[in-house]
Amino acid sequence: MIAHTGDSRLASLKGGLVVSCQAYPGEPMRSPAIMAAVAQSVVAGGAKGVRAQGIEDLQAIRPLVDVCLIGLVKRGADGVFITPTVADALDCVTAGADIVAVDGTRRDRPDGQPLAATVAAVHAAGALVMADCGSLDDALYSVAAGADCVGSTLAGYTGERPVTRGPDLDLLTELVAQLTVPVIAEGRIRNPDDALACLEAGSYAVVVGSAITHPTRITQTFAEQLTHGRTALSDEGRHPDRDE
Ligand SMILES: CC(=O)N[C@H](C=O)[C@@H](O)[C@H](O)[C@H](O)COP(=O)(O)O
Repeated sequence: MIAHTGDSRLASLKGGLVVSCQAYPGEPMRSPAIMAAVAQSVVAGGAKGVRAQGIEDLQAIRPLVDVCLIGLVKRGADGVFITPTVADALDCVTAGADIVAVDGTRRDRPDGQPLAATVAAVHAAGALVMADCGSLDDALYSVAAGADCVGSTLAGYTGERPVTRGPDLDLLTELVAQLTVPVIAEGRIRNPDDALACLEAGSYAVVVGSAITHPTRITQTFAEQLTHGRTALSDEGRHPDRDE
């Protein structure tokens, strides 16, 4: 399985910020038109890439931004839920994703296919694969399956790594040391200092979600600090999709 690490779409992300534009089920901003406006806004602010969830959101965003689009489909919030099947991955390509983000863990997938089958299908359709991993072993498995880059997206969410306050810099350092494909930092990056620390740890690019595009979460950090003072653990290991 050959990874396409020299691809210009991946190269366009090097050293840059990717912004994840997602609203969760039942939230007021859960609308393709709203997510498309958010995506345009983050590109205007300097994002080199946009990460988005859902076929309708991808279809709405694709014509409006000319940066690299990382697409995914979420099915639930437990087990293998990030682009879990080959069919989901191909739908993301059809909707305009340059890179498809898929679950890169060693867990069984709902369609019974190995990760390599998804990678092969996405490559055949002309797109790249970002494997969302929860550990070094996941990342090694994903690279062997042909993933073009790996993300620390699931670190802290699969039981293999602690839920760090801020990004899992130890894992990022380990991934950078062990892998030859680009390592993309993602998960619990709270501010520009965190983002820079990820690049300094050797990450190829940095994906930030909630801290930029989730107003409820951002507001909570302000409100909790005002209520409880500076010692409040307002942003420790929480995720808007499962911890509200
Ligand atoms: C674990 C999971 O479901 N992560 C999802 C992956 O697409 C998103 O809900 C996150 O917002 C994204 O990874 C960015 O992370 P953060 O919002 O912490 O900056």
